[in-house]
Amino acid sequence: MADLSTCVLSQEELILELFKIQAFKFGNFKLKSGIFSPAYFDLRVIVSYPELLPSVTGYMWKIVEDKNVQFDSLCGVPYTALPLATILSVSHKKPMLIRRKESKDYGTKKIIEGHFKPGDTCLVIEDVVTSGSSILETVEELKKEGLVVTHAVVLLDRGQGGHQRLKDQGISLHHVFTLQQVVEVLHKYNKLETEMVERISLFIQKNRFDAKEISSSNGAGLPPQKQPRKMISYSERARLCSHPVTRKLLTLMEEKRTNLTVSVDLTTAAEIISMVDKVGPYVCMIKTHVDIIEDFSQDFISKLTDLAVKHNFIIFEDRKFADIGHTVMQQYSGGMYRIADWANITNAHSLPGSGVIQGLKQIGLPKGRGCLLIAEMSSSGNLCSGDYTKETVKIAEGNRDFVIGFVCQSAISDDPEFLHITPGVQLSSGQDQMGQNYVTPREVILNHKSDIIIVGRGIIKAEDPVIAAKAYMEAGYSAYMERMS
Ligand SMILES: O=c1ccn([C@@H]2O[C@H](COP(=O)(O)O)[C@@H](O)[C@H]2O)c(=O)[nH]1
Repeated sequence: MADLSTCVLSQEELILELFKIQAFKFGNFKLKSGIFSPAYFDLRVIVSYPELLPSVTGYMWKIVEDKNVQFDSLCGVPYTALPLATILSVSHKKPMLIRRKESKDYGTKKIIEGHFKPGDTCLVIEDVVTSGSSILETVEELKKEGLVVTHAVVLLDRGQGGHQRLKDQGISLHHVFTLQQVVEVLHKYNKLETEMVERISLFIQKNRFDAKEISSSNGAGLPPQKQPRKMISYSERARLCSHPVTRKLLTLMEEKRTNLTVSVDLTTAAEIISMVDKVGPYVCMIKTHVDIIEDFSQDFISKLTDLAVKHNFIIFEDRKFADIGHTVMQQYSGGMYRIADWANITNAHSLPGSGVIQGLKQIGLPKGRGCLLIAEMSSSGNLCSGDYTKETVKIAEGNRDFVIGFVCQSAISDDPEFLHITPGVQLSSGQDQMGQNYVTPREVILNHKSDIIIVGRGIIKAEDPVIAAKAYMEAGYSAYMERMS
């Protein structure tokens, strides 16, 4: 039998092994608090790797010894820490207590199982700490039984304020690793790119849990940004996002101080190019409907893409794909428009199910393109609402590598990586003769918490489109500034 009381691997080796078994995951993960994190630690898999357990528990015990922590019994926070607590108990001959998550509705109905006396001291064992809420839940139950808890040992402290919060409750938290240390080791051994290291460091900085804020909330705890996407600036979100188009778009929005997209719904190439050159300085995106252009040509595309460089904007072809995966692949890559070759962003209805995204992704992903899902519409009587919208968000969440956000009427996801882009915008609210509904830029950005306004006729049919574009740009961006203040 392996010696369970010693560390078999060095700390760096243990981090690399935990990475190998996918206990450390990098991408975009929803935490218990509801916020999204670029890093996630999932130690549940450890039970399948008995050869790693002695190192994990060995380092936890080393801390107990180094800090000279004295206790009568130990208790793991259910469930992941239970095997860790069991190994520590057996190898160091310390009695263990088990905290049930729910009491049984028969027998003794106990929450804390095991033998103890009121006044006994108990050491709490946990796998990972973010806000400290899970440890505090266990401590509360132990205290109800008269046990005294002043120390907790954790394998990974995410460094987001849990340490201070526990300290405020009289509990000293001792960790084996911090998330920052883990990230540095993985970077040193080329397992993590510099960009991800920066994203994680920024995330830790921006998402520290404030003890006072948590104690006045629901116990799960909320980070400083209670509404993550809505309250983070465009430039900060750019740094949090992994998709290159989202990063570029959010960065240029802050640089150009605009959240305006102009929908250039004109029907000749010359008219469109002339309009784009005029409004280009005031927009973050130009939206097209190429299938309404009478004289579409590759020359039009090269002029449009040149203007995108000249004025620094993103091109969004509002194609609204809505067919099976195989067909949309052909529609996106081929035909006379070859949309995937020049549009940074296109969009799709979620109506056909996730197959539409699978098809588009096969073409768009290798080209670094992004896709928006149409989750809501601005037209009266449209069917995109309720469960349809919720399912659309789920499809997006399952395809984060390609889906970068939504065409919608108001915020439908708190994930800072997802853009919310809203059409049906004019300087005064109202309706056109065919049921298109309009709301103001302020309403969209400030009240509906969207990111970007789409304006078509309000600008292209204005007497002076440049003056109109400036007015919309000013209205949209000042609403964003107001939201941030
Ligand atoms: O729900 C939706 C989705 C897309 N659109 C498109 O946006 C513009 C709006 O033009 P306006 O002239 O400002 O009404 C247009 O290209 C639509 O196809 C939308 O309006 N609503």
